[in-house]
Amino acid sequence: MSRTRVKICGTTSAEDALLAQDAGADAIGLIFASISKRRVDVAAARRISLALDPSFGRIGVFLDASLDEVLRTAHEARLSAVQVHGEVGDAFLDVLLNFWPVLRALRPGDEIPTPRTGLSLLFDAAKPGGGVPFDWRSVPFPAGAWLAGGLSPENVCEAMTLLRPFGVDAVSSLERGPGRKDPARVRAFVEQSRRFDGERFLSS
Ligand SMILES: O=C(O)c1ccccc1NCC(=O)[C@H](O)[C@H](O)COP(=O)(O)O
Repeated sequence: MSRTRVKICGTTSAEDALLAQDAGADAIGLIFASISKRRVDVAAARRISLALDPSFGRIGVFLDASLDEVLRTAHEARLSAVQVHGEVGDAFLDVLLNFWPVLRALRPGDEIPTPRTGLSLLFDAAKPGGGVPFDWRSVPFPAGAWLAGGLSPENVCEAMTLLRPFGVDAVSSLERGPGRKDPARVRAFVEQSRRFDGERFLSS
């Protein structure tokens, strides 16, 4: 089993993006949802993307956005993949997958889309970015899916033991203010996630 991927979401500055990269994460999330207190505009997202190593993931996060908005933003902000929340139908996913790898965000109880090449699932709490975990035992958790929702340095090991996600993703627990990362907590989250070797936890 390969090591669990780590995404640091809600990054709003190049400084915080480089912090995530240097801490050993695999990707940042750049949030374009208008309701978010961590929203970035396209110009800022592009500057952040271009400051990073080419191999480091830049995942754009969208909530109920139109296909046109997702496609245009992903190109202009130099994203490597897109994460879609909200009402997203099969036809929407089919078109999007012609252009970008897609993380489809699901709430507990949502219908699971048909598997497709380039499509990954991310299980999140009902309120994205809310910092509150859902009941991890309440969902059938498919192999290869990502986990988000209230994850923190304190609980990520427990979540990984239970669900064995392909990747983990957090934002609220890693901030010292909206859209501003707490460096020590970002490093601690990556460190705790890396303790899992696929079978068991290595001592800290
Ligand atoms: O974080 C937000 O503000 C947000 C707003 C609207 C749509 C998505 C949003 N975040 C998406 C993420 O991928 C978060 O990392 C995920 O929901 C977990 O957040 P948290 O529970 O705060 O760790």
